[in-house]
This record gives sequence, C-alpha cells and structure tokens, in this order.
Amino acid sequence: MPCLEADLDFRRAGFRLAARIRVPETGITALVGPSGCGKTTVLRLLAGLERPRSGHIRHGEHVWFDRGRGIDLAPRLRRVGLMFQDYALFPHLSVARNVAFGQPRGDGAEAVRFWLERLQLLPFAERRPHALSGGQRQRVALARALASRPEVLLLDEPFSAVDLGLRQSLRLLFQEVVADRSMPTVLVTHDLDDVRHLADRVGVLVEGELRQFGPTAEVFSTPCDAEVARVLGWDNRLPVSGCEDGWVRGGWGCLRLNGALASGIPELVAIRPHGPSLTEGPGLEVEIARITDMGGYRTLLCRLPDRTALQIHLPPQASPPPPGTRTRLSIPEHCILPLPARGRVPAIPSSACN
Ligand SMILES: Nc1ncnc2c1ncn2[C@@H]1O[C@H](COP(=O)(O)OP(=O)(O)OP(=O)(O)O)[C@@H](O)[C@H]1O
Repeated sequence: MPCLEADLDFRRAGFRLAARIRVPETGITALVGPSGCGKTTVLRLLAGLERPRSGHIRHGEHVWFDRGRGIDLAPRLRRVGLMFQDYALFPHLSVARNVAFGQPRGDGAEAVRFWLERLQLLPFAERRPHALSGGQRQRVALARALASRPEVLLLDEPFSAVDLGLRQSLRLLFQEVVADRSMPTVLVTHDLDDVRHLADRVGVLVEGELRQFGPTAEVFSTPCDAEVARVLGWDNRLPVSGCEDGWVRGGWGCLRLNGALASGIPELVAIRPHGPSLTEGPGLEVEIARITDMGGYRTLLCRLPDRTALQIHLPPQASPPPPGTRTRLSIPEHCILPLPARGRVPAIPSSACN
C-alpha cells in the first residue's frame, strides 16, 4: 500500500525542523505539539509549498522530493487535499464554486452537491465566503479538500471553529471518508479529544523535532519525556530533585517507583489522575483545595507541601472531606511515570506501512 514517507530537514530564521515521518495509507495520523513547533510547516513541506533543505518525500513509488536527485514535484502534481487554518477560500466565488475548484475533470455539479450535503452546506451554496460564519467557512474548506479526490489528505485544525455537536458529526463523517478512500491522512490539531477520537497514531513535535511517534493509546499512556507529557495533557507533573533506592523526591514529598529507572535521575514524575486515593495510612501529604463533581467522577484539586497542584479523579460514590482539610494520598506505583527531560524518538517500524 502506498504510504507517505518523508525525511525532512528544513530551516528558516530562528527555526529548524528535522523529522522523519511515515504515514500509512489507512487510518488517521495526528500531529500535535506546542504552538510554533512546526506542525503547519510539516504540512506545507509535504504539500510542496515549502522546500526542505535536504531529505526526501515519497508517496508509494512516486518520489515527490529528493534533493540529491534534483526532484521537486510541483504542488499541483502531488494530488494533495489541503486544508489550512486560514481556509484560503476564494472570496469572489460562491461556496459551490469554491468546492468545485480543483475537482478532477469529469466530476460535475452532482459531486459538489454531494459534498455540500454531507457537510451541511447546501443552504449556503450560493453565498460568498464573507457571508458565512467561521465554522461554515471551515466546512467549505474541508469540502473543497475532499472534493478534489486527493491521494493524500493534509488537514490543519479542520474542526476548531465548529460547536461541539457539529464537531462530533464532522468527526464521524471524516472517519467514514478516510475509511472509504484509504489515503495517507495527516491531521494537525491542538484538540487532544480529536486525537483520541480519530487518530490511529500520533506524532508529537517539539521545537521542530519529532519526539515521539506511535499508536495513539501507547503514546498517550507512555509519553517519552516531560515535554511530550505536557503536550499530551499529563497535568500532574512533579519536579524531581533526588532519587535513591527506588524513591524519588522533591519539595512536594517522596514517592516509590515501580521498577528500576532506565537511566539517571528523571526530570519529573507524572501522576495519572485515575488510581490515587485518599488514605489514613502512609502517603503523600496534601491539602484539599477544590472538589468538582464531573458527573461520572469527582475531581479533587490538591496542594502538596510546596504548593504544587495535583489533580486526581475519584469515583462518584467517594466522599472526600471538605476543602481546607489536610490528608494523605496513596498513589499506586503504576500511576507514577518517571520522565527524562528529553526522550529518544522510537524507531518507526517498517511494518507501519503494511
Ligand atoms: N512565513 C513565515 N516566515 C517566518 N517564520 C515563520 C513563517 N511561518 C511560520 N514561521 C515560524 O516557523 C515556526 C514554525 O511555525 P508553524 O506555523 O509550522 O508552527 P505550528 O506548530 O503550526 O504552530 P501553531 O500551532 O501555532 O499553528 C514558528 O517559529 C513560526 O514563528
């Protein structure tokens, strides 16, 4: 199956990107990372809108870019369906004509209607982009990317401007389209729910470096370093000042680790919010700061002795003492993840493309 494979080295003033990425034909590959880490740049390089300094880009047997061999295919020849954050709609064209733009020859008004209907845009078919809401404009851009019958789909924040209900239905639609078409699909997003709901695999980009890449569940459950953990929403991060005999400590207290440390002193330990519980026995000293009922569970915001915040989730039947109470927290070893300052990118298995 033709996967999209790229080895990218790119530089611009004050910014360097070096990433190897392999996007299989099936499923969705998400790219996440802090603002400015280079996500959009990766999409622009793949689409041919920026030129790498060295490296290569291949789609199956087709070489799109190879600096050494002097190959640099023009963007229109790469058959990429693109959707960028600014939507890049033509202001003088109606919604229908924007969607028709870039359609392959032979696809007529029926195909346009099909996409307008699927993206709930039919009522706006004759409007110009300026007369649409942000979310409607975003759907026009998505419809246009899909109507071009791309062989590779690159989407930058495709659902950020729509409300939650529409977002859920767009996610479903998007999943169906990708399953029907089987094409390498890269989704850039800041929304971790998009990643959890949609992505089969995820790459975490930090300062232009692909720090971790792998199956979504695996990357979320075992981030390779402190920065990746932050990007993936591990909010409970405790800085480590020392480590001996299987214990780590900081101004917040000390915790026993599960198993030996792979290397040296971790920069911090991350704590899973599900699993810790209040105890009268030995545990981490905390003061309860806030209790929030979340419906299916309760969140407890605790303060540790050095005032670091720690958030845990308790089952709805738990009855924690009121805010202001000093108590102890028992944190099972499997809830503690020691993290180095900077991890190594795991090798991308060649089987990822099979
Ligand atoms: N046209 C440009 N000229 C110069 N520098 C740019 C340009 N576009 C982006 N940059 C810089 O390149 C770096 C990577 O930008 P990029 O847009 O790829 O980040 P991003 O991860 O997509 O960010 P965001 O999540 O905020 O959209 C940033 O430091 C940014 O300031």
